[in-house]
Amino acid sequence: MKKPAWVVDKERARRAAAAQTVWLFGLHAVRDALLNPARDKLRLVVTKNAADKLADAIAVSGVRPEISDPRRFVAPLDSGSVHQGAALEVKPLDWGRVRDVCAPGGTEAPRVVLLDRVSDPHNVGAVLRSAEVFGARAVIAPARYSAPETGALAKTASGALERQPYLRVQNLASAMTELREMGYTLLGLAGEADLPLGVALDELRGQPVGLVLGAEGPGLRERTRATCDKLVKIPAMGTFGSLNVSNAAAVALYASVTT
Ligand SMILES: C[S@@+](CC[C@H](N)C(=O)[O-])C[C@H]1O[C@@H](n2cnc3c(N)ncnc32)[C@H](O)[C@@H]1O
Repeated sequence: MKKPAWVVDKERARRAAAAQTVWLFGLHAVRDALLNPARDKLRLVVTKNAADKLADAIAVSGVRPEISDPRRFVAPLDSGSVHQGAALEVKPLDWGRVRDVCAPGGTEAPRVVLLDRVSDPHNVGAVLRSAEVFGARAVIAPARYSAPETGALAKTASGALERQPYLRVQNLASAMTELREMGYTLLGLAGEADLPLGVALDELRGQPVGLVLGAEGPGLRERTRATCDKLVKIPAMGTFGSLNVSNAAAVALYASVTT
């Protein structure tokens, strides 16, 4: 059967987005990408010094490095990037579908982090790093209004971008519904909630949990709040109740794997 035009257009849009390339920079981010067999690597530009430091990873990757004069190095990057003499042009990773990546199974109680329009690449990179450290199945974010895979994000993730599934979905509420159908309880993190995170986690021992965090300024959107099972707070002792979103994610992930 012939596909309707909008399906074809969506597919074309998805293919076009997937064909876009990204410059990763910094020794950690470039090394881990070179070592990732799933990563499409297009161009490696390095100073002699960085090439020496990355020699093992370059050999494993089979990518031919272009040695650059350090003074001309900024050319392929945003001005001001702290590149440490290493830049790698890549295609974004495709981690697959929520249903496949997050399906419960095995012995551990899976954890997933959902970000509601978190747009700062440094925040998303830091969340990916914490998610990797605490063994989360995935970090899920809406494709629009959230940070895409960029060099700045990869640098903050410090290599975690290559290991931690980062799924950008068309619709966050649909992904939340899908997770709930798979048995996840969704805890919305909101500083003004009454229920402490630890109390909620106590009742969910051994069960799949999704931790839903809001954007830097506005927090959780109304629809996202309404799609959560419970709203929970990280109790604050000081006068300043609100944490940076990546710090809130790290605290919540730690609590969720130790409770
Ligand atoms: C910088 S905060 C957003 C502040 C925003 N004005 C608000 O009212 O939510 C970003 C996100 O971090 C999480 N967060 C920060 N502090 C928290 C706390 N004490 N308890 C629970 N979540 C917190 C929430 O998910 C929040 O949406």
